[in-house]
Amino acid sequence: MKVVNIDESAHSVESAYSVESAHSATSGDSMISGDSTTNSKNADSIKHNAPLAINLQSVRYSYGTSSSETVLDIPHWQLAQGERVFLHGDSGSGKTTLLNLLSGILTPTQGSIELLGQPFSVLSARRRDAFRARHIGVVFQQFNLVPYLSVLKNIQLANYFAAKRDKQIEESASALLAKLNLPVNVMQKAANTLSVGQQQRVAIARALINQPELLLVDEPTSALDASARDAFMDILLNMCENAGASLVFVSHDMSLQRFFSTSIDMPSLCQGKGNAAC
Ligand SMILES: Nc1ncnc2c1ncn2[C@@H]1O[C@H](COP(=O)(O)OP(=O)(O)OP(=O)(O)O)[C@@H](O)[C@H]1O
Repeated sequence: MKVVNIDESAHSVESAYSVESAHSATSGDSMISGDSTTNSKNADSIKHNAPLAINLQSVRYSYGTSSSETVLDIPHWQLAQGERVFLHGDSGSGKTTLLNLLSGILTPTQGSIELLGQPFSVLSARRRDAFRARHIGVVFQQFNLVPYLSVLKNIQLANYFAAKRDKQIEESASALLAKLNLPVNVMQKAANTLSVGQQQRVAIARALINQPELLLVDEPTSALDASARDAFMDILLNMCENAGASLVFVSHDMSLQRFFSTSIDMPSLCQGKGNAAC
């Protein structure tokens, strides 16, 4: 069996994360119409000057060079630290594009993004990557686990990139996996030998290992049955609450809206000018 050294493989894997993540911006096939309800809790927190996890101002994004190809046009959006929001919208309305902007995989064509009170979208690609690794946990639709690495090494890599170097990483990973109802013996198994539901939970553990202040998740429950999905939601929300982490949870599954006190649909976030998807 080939033993992969974290330091040797880190650079190529970091690149793979970025490439795969950018690719995920093009994917998705949900078909649910957005039934928009933006309740006032979010606005109330902002009003009382809570520190901000997310602050978007005049953000536009086009995949092409022409403004007629604008897919996102968000005049402003703020999320208070510790807030958890359910973000939904039709297929193609720009949810994944928005998550890719918030995780720094894409940068706005216009406008600014501040995260955790710091300018984010103006940072160099390298600094954005470093900021993401230290402060943001991301769960992509396709999980982006490194298939041939063990579960433990996948989680260790996230810790490596964050330069936090948890000396008790094995114990921390094992505790997280236990909370996510994964048996401890999965730690040494290659990621591609796990069921899809198990991979989803490993992706969550990897996103949480560095105790991020902001967690971005894209359709994380799509592979789970109803009871596993509800249990997963309880665990995820409890973990965020205990850590005081902000959460942007993207899904087209409207049955999950009940887990959140704040819900936003893409059309209400965007002003829908020109050919913008939202
Ligand atoms: N790499 C890309 N190049 C060009 N256009 C893209 C690319 N990725 C996405 N788009 C377009 O941007 C728009 C928003 O796509 P996005 O994937 O963000 O939507 P979504 O709301 O996440 O969709 P779904 O719910 O189907 O995942 C769509 O019109 C899509 O065709």
